[in-house]
Amino acid sequence: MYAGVDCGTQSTKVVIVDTEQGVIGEASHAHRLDEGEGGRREQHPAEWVEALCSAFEDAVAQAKIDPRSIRAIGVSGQQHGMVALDAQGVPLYPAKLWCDTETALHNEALIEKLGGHQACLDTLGLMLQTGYTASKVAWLRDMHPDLYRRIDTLLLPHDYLNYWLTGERVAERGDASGTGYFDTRARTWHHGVFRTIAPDLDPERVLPRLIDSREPVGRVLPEVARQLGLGEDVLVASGGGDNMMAAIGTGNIAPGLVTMSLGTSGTVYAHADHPVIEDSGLVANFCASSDGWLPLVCTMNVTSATTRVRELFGFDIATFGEQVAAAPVGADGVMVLPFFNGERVPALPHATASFVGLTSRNTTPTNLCRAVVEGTTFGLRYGLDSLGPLAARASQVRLVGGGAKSPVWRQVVADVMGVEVICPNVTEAAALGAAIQAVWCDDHIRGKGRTLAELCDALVSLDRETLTRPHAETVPRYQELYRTYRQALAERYGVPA
Ligand SMILES: Nc1ncnc2c1ncn2[C@@H]1O[C@H](COP(=O)(O)OP(=O)(O)O)[C@@H](O)[C@H]1O
Ligand SMILES: O=C(CO)[C@@H](O)[C@H](O)COP(=O)(O)O
Repeated sequence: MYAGVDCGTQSTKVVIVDTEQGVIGEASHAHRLDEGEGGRREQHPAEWVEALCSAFEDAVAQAKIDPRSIRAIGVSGQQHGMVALDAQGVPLYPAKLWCDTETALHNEALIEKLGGHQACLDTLGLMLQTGYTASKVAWLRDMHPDLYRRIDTLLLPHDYLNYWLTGERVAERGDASGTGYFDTRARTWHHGVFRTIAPDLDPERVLPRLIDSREPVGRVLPEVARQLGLGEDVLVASGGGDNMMAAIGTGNIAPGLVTMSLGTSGTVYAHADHPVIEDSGLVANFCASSDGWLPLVCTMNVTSATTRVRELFGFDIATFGEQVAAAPVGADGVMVLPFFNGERVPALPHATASFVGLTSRNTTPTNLCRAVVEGTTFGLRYGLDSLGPLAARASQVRLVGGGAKSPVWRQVVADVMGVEVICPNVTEAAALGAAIQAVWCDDHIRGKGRTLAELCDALVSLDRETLTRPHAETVPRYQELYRTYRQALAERYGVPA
């Protein structure tokens, strides 16, 4: 038995995997998101630990297994969050998350210091975005110099959970590639860039040792094992960023497939066997948590935006879906540019959302619900287009994340992208990917030779019932609406149409 954990923005999920039967237990536990003025988005790492323990207990109960039969655990986590630990391993400040835009000015200053847009691409292989860890470190340096001076180790969310499990402070290349102080071509820390951000911190000490994605972090600590009811010597795999783990959990580990996630964020990515660095800088040249790279586009406003509108009208998820289905394609002329807390792609960290085309006739809850689903999906179409040839070759999109559970949203995605979409049987793809990586790591330690591709073939399957083909009559209508969306972006935010 193996366990996969995914610490997402809204909840932590756990799956229990039997290598013969697949997922036999699944549970999640919510955590709070601290939203403040100026784009602040923070969470306390202690809440992730609490959520992990609760979800783990529930998943084990659902699987009806003795937790002592679990051999290894893999942990996936929301990317980019800054967890700054002191020498005792205590977080000095709440984790500043991927969706925090409070550090936008620090990011702009950092890009300038590094020599501008092209210099960033040349040095790091990606363009620095506000959500990445780099500007968060610069922010702590300027806003809380007393805490900054006490930094002993800088971890990412999944590294922190690995640390809680094992006591080891290490990092894995896929997740580390999203820090902004990592050379994504050479797959290693960029000490020079780190010194630009934090001249008085020694990168050799503060940046954790890098391990490969098939290497273990260590073994679960005895006191943690007792708390979770585990046996002795349970292995902890390297884990990785949630998108890297969902790539594994959707079988996207070789070129030719596209995965799209409708989580708190929206992401769209493909596997590549070489770095993908394009001039606009919209595509993030992240490393995969297998061999290769995972060029990715992330939009910050997906279910975070739909939830905001849903809650405005007091609808539950089912009613919201009914409202979206009841409105016509194009929401009777209402369009939402859903940048409630700024946006990463297009790079508009200071933007606010706009509702466009409202009249006394079309301003209805039904239209507003549909428009926010369409607006967030247009954002992902923009991402898919930015991926270029990698995405253009794909004849199918593998859809994951909470929003993928909605049949009407799946149809909107198929129609807006003009390509068929399908969900995996296990929708918690990042947690499943982490569990698969745990099997891979355990096999490696035991000298068993199963490849990651063999494990994905055995454990990832697609849910044919979710197969959604684009409607021939709706695709051209959405192409037209997407052009209008791009025009609105150009007019309101100055983004090239
Ligand atoms: N059927 C649905 N339709 C629309 N949104 C949904 C549906 N089911 C779940 N969600 C939304 O998905 C989000 C959770 O997605 P998830 O991928 O687990 O997020 P994260 O990993 O960022 O925490 C929540 O905002 C939830 O409201
Ligand atoms: O910042 C990114 C990717 O670069 C986000 O995709 C985060 O990794 C958060 O993921 P979710 O909580 O939305 O799954």
